[in-house]
Amino acid sequence: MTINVLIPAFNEEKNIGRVILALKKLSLIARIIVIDDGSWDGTANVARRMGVEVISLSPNQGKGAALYQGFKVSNGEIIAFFDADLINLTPGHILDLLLPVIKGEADMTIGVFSKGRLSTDLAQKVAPFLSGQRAFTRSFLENFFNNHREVTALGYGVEVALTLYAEKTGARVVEVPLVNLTHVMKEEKLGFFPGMLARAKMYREIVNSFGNKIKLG
Ligand SMILES: O=c1ccn([C@@H]2O[C@H](COP(=O)(O)OP(=O)(O)O)[C@@H](O)[C@H]2O)c(=O)[nH]1
Ligand SMILES: O=C(O)[C@@H](COP(=O)(O)O)O[C@H]1O[C@H](CO)[C@@H](O)[C@H](O)[C@H]1O
Repeated sequence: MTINVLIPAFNEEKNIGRVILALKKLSLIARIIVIDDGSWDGTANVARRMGVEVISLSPNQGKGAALYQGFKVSNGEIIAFFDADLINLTPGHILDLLLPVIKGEADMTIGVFSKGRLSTDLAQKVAPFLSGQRAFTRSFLENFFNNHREVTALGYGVEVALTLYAEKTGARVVEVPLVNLTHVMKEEKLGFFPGMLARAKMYREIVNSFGNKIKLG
């Protein structure tokens, strides 16, 4: 069973190395594909130096489009998404997320931060459907992108769209707790006010995705 991992990344030079390092420890992952989404920092260089595949998009296209571009070049029977800014990612987390799909028990898994940092745990406890850590059967993801290409314009709305699509199609979804995992928050990456602005943009894209609900299925 071939497994590919997609990492969408926008200006993540300080973070992406940690994530790639954890993924590279698992030989069952055939390909690690970084989608450098128009970064102006050294994200692509860090990824290339670590020996993984890099697709460079220009200009920045948003998370949904980045994941779709990565999916197009992938060939895994199982595809997983990991954000580039995770903190404390271990091979154990990666296996936990993949196992229900490998065992044929899930079409999609959703990784939920647990017992990491209160602020990021809380967000995912309230809204696990936002999580960027996921694994899928290829056929689930193929049907999603092929039948609903419009989701690639939804930016951060892509996870909500995936969750709504799974609901509508009766796909098997398993939530997997990822203990001690957290990520760098927008305000930490960008500073308080730019971080808040980026968060507002993200919420707008998420709300748009809910507005798109009727078309999915
Ligand atoms: O236009 C964008 C915005 C974000 N990302 C990536 O998508 C993931 C999740 O984004 P972010 O960390 O900003 O979201 P948060 O987890 O803070 O909500 C990260 O790997 C980002 O680098 C991307 O590829 N393109
Ligand atoms: O968990 C959440 O509420 C948001 C925001 O996280 P932070 O408040 O920046 O820790 O992050 C997630 O949501 C985005 C939209 O679904 C995803 O693209 C991110 O991968 C995910 O971390």
